[in-house]
Amino acid sequence: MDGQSMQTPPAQPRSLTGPRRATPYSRLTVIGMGSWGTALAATAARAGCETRIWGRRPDLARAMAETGENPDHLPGIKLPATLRPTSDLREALDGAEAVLLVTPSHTLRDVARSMRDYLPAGIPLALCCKGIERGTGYLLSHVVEEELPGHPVGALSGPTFATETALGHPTAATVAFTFSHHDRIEPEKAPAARLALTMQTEAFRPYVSDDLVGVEVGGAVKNVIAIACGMMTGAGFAENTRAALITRGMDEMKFLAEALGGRRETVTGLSGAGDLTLTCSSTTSRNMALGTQLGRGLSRDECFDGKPVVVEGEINAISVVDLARRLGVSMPICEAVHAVLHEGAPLTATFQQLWAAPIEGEPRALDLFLHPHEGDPA
Ligand SMILES: NC(=O)C1=CN([C@@H]2O[C@H](COP(=O)(O)OP(=O)(O)OC[C@H]3O[C@@H](n4cnc5c(N)ncnc54)[C@H](OP(=O)(O)O)[C@@H]3O)[C@@H](O)[C@H]2O)C=CC1
Ligand SMILES: O=C(CO)COP(=O)(O)O
Repeated sequence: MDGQSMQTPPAQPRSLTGPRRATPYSRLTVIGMGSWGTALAATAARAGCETRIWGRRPDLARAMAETGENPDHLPGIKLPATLRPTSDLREALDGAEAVLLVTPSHTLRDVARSMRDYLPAGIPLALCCKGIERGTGYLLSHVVEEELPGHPVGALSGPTFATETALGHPTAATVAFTFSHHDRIEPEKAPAARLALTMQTEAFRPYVSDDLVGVEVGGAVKNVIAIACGMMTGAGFAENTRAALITRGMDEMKFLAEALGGRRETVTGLSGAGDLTLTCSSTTSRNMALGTQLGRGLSRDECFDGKPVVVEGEINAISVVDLARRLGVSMPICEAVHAVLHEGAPLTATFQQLWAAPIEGEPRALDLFLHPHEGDPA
């Protein structure tokens, strides 16, 4: 790997070039044959890693093997010939040195449980889905640790539209695993470093972080904020408003990350600010697209022409808001999205109320401005 982490404190050197270069994994398995799983599998295969991809439908695995494309989720994009698709979980996991988990977040617990019998202990698992579990409020890493104990668990996350990554457009992401004592002594052997190198191509740049919590919270919250941005854009609000939502949304992300033990600077990195910017800027994002359609007045059933589409922020509005309330963290934008999506609140009025809410934090600055000598010794 040729760079230091963008998201780790500069005091801890993590350059893994030269004699301390990490060894990439030679066999990787991707669990999930949707667009992102396919794009990541293609990336690993292009990087020279022997890569298998598992999907639950034999017909799709067969079609991929025969055509060299994923006709359902990434039609028209040629995949590396070395990529091996299968719907047999045992075959997929046999001999894997590391595994990427890329199914929708609400299916993760079941999928992880189904892998138990086929995975020897110690194989690193990296979450590439984004969310917080509904009901428990667990970060997805905790869900996986419960279902598959005895494995290092991390995440790969960032501003990464699947189609662009699969087409080879320059893309950067963060690979985060909590560093053990040993990882700090020999960082080149740490799963984060090895996985980052496994995935690195001329186009795909993975950066290493040890703040798994910060990375996971960024991925879960940005989807809810993207729905908010879409709602306001669809309802006719303008660019100033969207920029304000992105910035204040990033604060909500920061507060939740810190409450869970994550770091502020992670939220300003690729997996936080980077992903938030991407997702809140374009209706290529399914979350932004859902919000936009609802903002224009479509009913939920009419969105995406009635087709089923994975919109993580929709369920995660519930889990994020629930978790924030339990932790006493104020997340008014996520609350507004939750109210519109799940409590039948009127969209425009809800966002107008958000705008009219008392400004927290700033009044103190205003006080200091109006009464600059208050509290000063006489
Ligand atoms: N697409 C993107 O640009 C990015 C997506 N992500 C994240 O990746 C995750 C996966 O999304 P993505 O690849 O886009 O999804 P897609 O919409 O492209 O595909 C959904 C995938 O999930 C599978 N699936 C649905 N239900 C189940 C289930 N019960 N058990 C197992 N598999 C199931 C589908 O299988 P089938 O085909 O059989 O229906 C399909 O493979 C999400 O968390 C998303 O936020 C992260 C970064 C970028
Ligand atoms: O997470 C993504 C990009 O980083 C994909 O966003 P959507 O799920 O909103 O399409």
